[in-house]
Amino acid sequence: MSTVPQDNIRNFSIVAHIDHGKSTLADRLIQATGGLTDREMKEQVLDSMDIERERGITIKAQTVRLDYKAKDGKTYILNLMDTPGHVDFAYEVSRSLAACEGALLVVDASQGVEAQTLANVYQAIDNDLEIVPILNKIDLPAAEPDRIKAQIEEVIGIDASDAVLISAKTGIGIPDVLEAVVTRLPPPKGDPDAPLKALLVDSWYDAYLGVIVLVRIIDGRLKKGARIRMMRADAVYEVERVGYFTPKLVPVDDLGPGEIGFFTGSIKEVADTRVGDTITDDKKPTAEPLPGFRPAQPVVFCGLFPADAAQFEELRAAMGRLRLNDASFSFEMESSAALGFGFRCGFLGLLHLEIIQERLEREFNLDLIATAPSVIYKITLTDGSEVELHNPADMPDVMKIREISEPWIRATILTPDEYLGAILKLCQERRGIQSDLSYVGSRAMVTYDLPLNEVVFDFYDRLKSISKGYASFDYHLTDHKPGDLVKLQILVNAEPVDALSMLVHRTQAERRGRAMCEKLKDLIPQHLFVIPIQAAIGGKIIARETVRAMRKDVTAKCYGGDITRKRKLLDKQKEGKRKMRQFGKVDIPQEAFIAALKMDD
Ligand SMILES: Nc1nc2c(ncn2[C@@H]2O[C@H](COP(=O)(O)OP(=O)(O)OP(=O)(O)O)[C@@H](O)[C@H]2O)c(=O)[nH]1
Repeated sequence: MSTVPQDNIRNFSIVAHIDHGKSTLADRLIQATGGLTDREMKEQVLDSMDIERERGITIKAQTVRLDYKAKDGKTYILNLMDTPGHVDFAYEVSRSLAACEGALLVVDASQGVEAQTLANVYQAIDNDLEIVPILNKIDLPAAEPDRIKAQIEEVIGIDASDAVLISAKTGIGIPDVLEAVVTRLPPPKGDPDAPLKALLVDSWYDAYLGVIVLVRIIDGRLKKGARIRMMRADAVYEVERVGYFTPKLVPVDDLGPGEIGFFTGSIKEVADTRVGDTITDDKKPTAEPLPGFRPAQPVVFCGLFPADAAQFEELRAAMGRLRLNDASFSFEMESSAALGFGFRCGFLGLLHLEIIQERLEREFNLDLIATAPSVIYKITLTDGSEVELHNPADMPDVMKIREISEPWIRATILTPDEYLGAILKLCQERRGIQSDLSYVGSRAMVTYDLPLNEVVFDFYDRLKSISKGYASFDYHLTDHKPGDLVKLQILVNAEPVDALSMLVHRTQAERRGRAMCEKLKDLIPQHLFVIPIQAAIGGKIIARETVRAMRKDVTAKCYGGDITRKRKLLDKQKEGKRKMRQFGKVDIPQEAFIAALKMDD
């Protein structure tokens, strides 16, 4: 039996704005405590998936257990929970924080407090965590630790006088971080003699071990061979393996109060486990379950279709595989007149959508067509009933609609003052309603209420480009509000293309319609005939462009006899063909579907 005194345990997360150095710090802590030898220490151990590594973002919360011999001569067990930094995955931050007593708040000393610093630290405060401010990147000449300390005190309202100054990159200050964890964060306080009570923090599928469940023990002990009950799911399992990660998997016989580790049992699917559920002893259950979490709800939907219809079954299997480890990704079969069979998929946000699409294409070698992303609309019909609309193609007859409501968000944007004007203009154009404007040092902090549908396409990209990357952004959903929404249809060669239709606000319809037609005109290659491209609301055409006809022989352009040039042109044409879909008589290239939706304003 492992008997770890709770006084020697510290459970903590690292919270930060994206790119402020959370993963680099986590790796340093693992390295400094010898969790991995130098040879095993690959860059950014905690970001395990390839795509995460390439994009430099952390998606799945992971936990490692570190042994640390402190200056007081005692050995401590430090459980470090990594948390994702992007708004799409905010719910994963909240569930990791619920399993900890403390948080390290990492702020880039050259940049200062950003939108997600605030969002994440407020979550930590809401969870009653003890917070240790850490100023990272002090190796940079632009670092201004004193100014940033003052900013943390002013904006967040926590004491930053003894913030730890570090460079996660060079290693400066790492021993101070470890000491701060031990001396400044409280130990867990569970009752070892009470019935088992554990929080289900996360679960994922492993090819060798099956479903692995990550738990934080609150009271009692989780033992190998025990029969446990998942209280909300109302399911009983026998515990087969118990252990923890260093990040290597280390089996033990049991876990006691305050410990974070995993178990496996005969659990078939990740879907059988509910994050936030309470795990207890089947025979001797705890009286009160833990409060639990709200499940993560998909907020953005789009259709994913195989570019080659023969890949439909492969796509279904690949999606099933991805869902094993990502319960927040949902899909159901859909058929479209233009695209054939595919799936309607739900995501936590646009980044989540892009990551899933990329993984399907890369890991499973599929060629996909994604339709316009859509939010969830609530439609009240004239008979008083209410329906949820995930797909503009399913919109009921307008005569039967009494009211359409759309989801709204509350967005917080932090920006250097010089970009404020352009940002306010952008929010205004996207139907935003300003609710607050204040200053954080020399930077403006503005709060806007915005319709989610105006944000999903390209708001973040636009914000980044008009602020040269300096503005930061965070949001959460607030409620549904009625809006004057209409269905914008795109007709190519007089045929409606469902995959390009979307709901838009009436005031935006013309601008969007025109922009879509202009984009498509450039994206659709010339054919042997003239192709009209039209945008319409109901039967009314609001914009029109034309793709002119071309001459048949593409090589005719290459006057003279340069054979390599001819070959190149033909190859290019062939490549283009592979990625096209036929709509009636017209070939539309795959990238048109997403590209057409990105507005340049
Ligand atoms: N100069 C300097 N660069 C650093 C330091 N710490 C991290 N970086 C760099 O900052 C960038 C972001 O670091 P990450 O650790 O990936 O940031 P993160 O906060 O984990 O980002 P997400 O995982 O995407 O949330 C990387 O290019 C790091 O090499 C530091 O102390 N000094």
